[in-house]
Amino acid sequence: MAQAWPGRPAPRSLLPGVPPPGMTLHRAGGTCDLLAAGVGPALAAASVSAALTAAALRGAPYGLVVSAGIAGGFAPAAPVGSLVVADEITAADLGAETADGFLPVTELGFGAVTHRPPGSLVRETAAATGARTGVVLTVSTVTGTAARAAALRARHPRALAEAMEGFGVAEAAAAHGTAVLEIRAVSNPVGPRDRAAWRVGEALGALAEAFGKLAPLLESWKAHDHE
Ligand SMILES: O=C(O)c1cccc(C(=O)CC[C@H]2O[C@@H](n3cnc4c(=O)[nH]cnc43)[C@H](O)[C@@H]2O)c1
Repeated sequence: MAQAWPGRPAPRSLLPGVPPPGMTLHRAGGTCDLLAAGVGPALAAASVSAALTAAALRGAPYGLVVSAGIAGGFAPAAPVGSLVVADEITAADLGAETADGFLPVTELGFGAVTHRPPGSLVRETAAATGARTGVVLTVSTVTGTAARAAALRARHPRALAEAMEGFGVAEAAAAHGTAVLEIRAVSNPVGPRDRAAWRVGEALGALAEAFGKLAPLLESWKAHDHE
């Protein structure tokens, strides 16, 4: 769901007496919990699904899941240090490669490749934080060449950023009938691999500042009040 931050409170188990399955859940204050969900769509989906199931069994289901972290930004739309909120969370590499190009799983007759967060929540998040709004791609392999970056943008012209968890989180949330939001701070450009260009500290700072502004909105948000 989100990355952990310094000074966090002690982890707690999902159900009394049941150790968390390879992840940590923290009470983040108010009515929010923070789950360090791991890297990649599969682990993120497993972690979020476990947390949602445990909450439902406790009789206290979550009303909203927020996937948050750092991301690569497509230039020039999402520069390093900027914030992005997803109006679409799209799996960019879930499908089949063919001689005629990439086919998403939906064209093979399976599942989904996109989830759409509630529009009003996306708009309010963007207004509160100054985040840019657009498609956030989920990839299992970090883009490392200009050619791959260009191919992704050609297939997803509204893509602002790529990260590795959003679609997994959204699939888990959808399976539980829970709304999802994805917010990312850009730590590096999408393109040729250049570790020296990463600005992880700056991005995490921007994310922390955004959550300071978002807390009242997220705590008061109720799915049934909105679309
Ligand atoms: O080794 C590399 O070249 C490399 C480049 C970018 C990111 C990584 C990571 O291992 C980061 C994983 C972590 O951060 C998110 N993230 C941040 N930037 C990107 C990106 O450009 N593409 C995909 N994911 C990114 C991701 O959601 C993970 O949580 C390594």
